[in-house]
Amino acid sequence: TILASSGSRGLIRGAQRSSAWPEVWSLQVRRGVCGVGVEEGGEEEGVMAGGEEADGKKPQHRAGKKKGGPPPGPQAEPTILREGEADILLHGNDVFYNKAQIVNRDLSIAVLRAFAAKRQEEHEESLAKKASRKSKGASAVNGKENGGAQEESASSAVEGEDAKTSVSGSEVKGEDQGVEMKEETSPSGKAEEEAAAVVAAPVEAVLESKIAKPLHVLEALAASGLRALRYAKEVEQVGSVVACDNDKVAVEACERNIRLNGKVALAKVTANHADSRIYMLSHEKEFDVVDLDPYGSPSIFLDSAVQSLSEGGLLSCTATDMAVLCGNNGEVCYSKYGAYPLRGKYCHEMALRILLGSIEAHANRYKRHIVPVLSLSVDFYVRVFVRVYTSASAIKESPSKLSYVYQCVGCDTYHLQPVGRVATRQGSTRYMPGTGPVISPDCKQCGKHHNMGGPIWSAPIHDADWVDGMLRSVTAMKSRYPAYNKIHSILTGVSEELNDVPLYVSLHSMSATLKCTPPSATLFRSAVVNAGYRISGSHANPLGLKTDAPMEVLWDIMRCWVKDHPVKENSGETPGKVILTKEPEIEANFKKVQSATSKALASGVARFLPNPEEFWGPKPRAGRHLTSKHIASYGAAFVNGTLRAEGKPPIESPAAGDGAPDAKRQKVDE
Ligand SMILES: C[S@@+](CC[C@H](N)C(=O)[O-])C[C@H]1O[C@@H](n2cnc3c(N)ncnc32)[C@H](O)[C@@H]1O
Ligand SMILES: [Zn+2]
Repeated sequence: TILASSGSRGLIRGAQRSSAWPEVWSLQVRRGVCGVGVEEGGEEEGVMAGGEEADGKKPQHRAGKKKGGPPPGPQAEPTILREGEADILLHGNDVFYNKAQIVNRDLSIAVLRAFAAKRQEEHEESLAKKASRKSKGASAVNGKENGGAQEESASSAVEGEDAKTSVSGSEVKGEDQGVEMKEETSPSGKAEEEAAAVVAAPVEAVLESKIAKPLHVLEALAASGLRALRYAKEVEQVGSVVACDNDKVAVEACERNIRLNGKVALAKVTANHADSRIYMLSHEKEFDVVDLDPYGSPSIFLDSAVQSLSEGGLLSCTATDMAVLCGNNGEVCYSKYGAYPLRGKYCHEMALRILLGSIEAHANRYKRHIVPVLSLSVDFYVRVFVRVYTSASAIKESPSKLSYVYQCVGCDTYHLQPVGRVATRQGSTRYMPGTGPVISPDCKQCGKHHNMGGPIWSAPIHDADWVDGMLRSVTAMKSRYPAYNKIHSILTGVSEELNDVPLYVSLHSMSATLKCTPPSATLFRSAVVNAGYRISGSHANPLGLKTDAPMEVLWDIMRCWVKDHPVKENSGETPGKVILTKEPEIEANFKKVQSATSKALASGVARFLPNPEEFWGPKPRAGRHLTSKHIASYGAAFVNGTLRAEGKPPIESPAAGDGAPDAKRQKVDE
């Protein structure tokens, strides 16, 4: 008891201490609210008057209309920013509003809409099942009644007589089946009662029950509540949203934004000041959707998040600590996610798979498991959407969905080593550890040794039906997504990916190893298809190629390419030279085939869009002290803009040129 209470007190104190928004910012918030206020009345009324609730109209941009009180300073001039259908108060160079995250929020809305549609489908299926069970049950009961009468009249003469019992026996069996099914899905018999209620209820009630329950959403790290407001206003199936933050100033800003957004927001969104970990733990299996969008790593929130989701609930999770996930600090990644990253060209997809593996591990502790629906690497972060289910038997399959990765230090050739395996023979299933090692200690291609990374999630990372449905829905609702072009291109890239092939190779990297001019992607892809394998692009990297062809085949294709496009002789035993000394075992056929080309590319649909602005990326944690080193990460324009907003002198760039990346960062970016 002592340990538990002091632990939570520690967290709460930590939460209070971490209310680290600069004083100047919170003053701006207050002044800003006054600035938005209209005519008479306190600041709250002012905001209400600007919102939908007061007059049923859209909020007006009333910045600077305030009467009386100190005039807002040049940076304190508040504006109302609209994103999608939500409005928030914005104060100059706002520390927590990040335009680059519009894509993240738009994608989340698209997934939420798909989730709501799916829940409705599932609800209808379950109603249909219940109804059919009910009617089967009813006919069995009728049968039993009839049979019972027969039995009574036939008395004990029927007993033991196979032919005769078959009549009453089948009726009894029918009843048994009913009982069995009842137990499978509803130990308490509740499902039957519900089905009975549906049959017995008046028409209105039946119709009502055909609509799935509204979604109960938790935005666990809500800041000013923009995302929560968008969920509430833009997804009609959302019934309620709790916008939680441990920063008091953020919660106050969120409360103002709720009022600013009028009726719907007031009815659906609640701002909540708490450490979300404690909040989630005290609301076990309550939320249909939990959204985690932290600064940096979500690792400390995963354990409580997987527990607070209802059955089949949706966890939406961002991680922006890409340097950690992509291998800059392998040990840090291991401590946070329980997996080693590798610095391969596929590092962005590996980051996604490390995060998925980590969520699965947390879920498994509570007899739960994940089913990924969409997993994205976008700009400077990864974002995964997974459903969480409870099943003691399904978690036995978890080890077979995870793999270690062996990667050659000389030529980047990689192989996956499954952690576990599942064997089904004669109808019985066995779960066993993986067998291996799948490779010899030295690389078969270049002779160098391997590094081992992982374990990563090596099962599919998207649900193809969801992705297709989302693409259709997003296209149909184009005008409702401010970042439509970008999210459409991302989903298009995802829709073309080979979903059963983990990670990807880079043609440029393979060519760099051999020191040859790379073949065009179309030629290389054609050679792979002509060799009898599948190949696709990757949404995570414009140069990435996902294929089920073994690495030996890919190197053979490159060997054949070099035969026709010889490289200059170079001295020394480089991995490339060793690879080229071996004769290819297949003869590559570079004849162009149509199926090797991306359909989107062929029809002119964009799969990758450039970023719209310089320094498009994560923002520093609110209240963080900015120094010259941040220029390398965020750019001088952003850093000095923020400092000017805080009335502080700008910092001189440490490197040559504005925002020049440091050597370490450059390596990751490469
Ligand atoms: C990146 S911001 C969230 C941005 C927001 N989701 C959006 O889309 O605009 C992260 C927020 O998490 C909050 N936070 C950090 N640790 C927390 C904790 N343990 N409990 C609740 N909130 C926390 C911070 O105060 C910050 O406001
Ligand atoms: Zn090698």
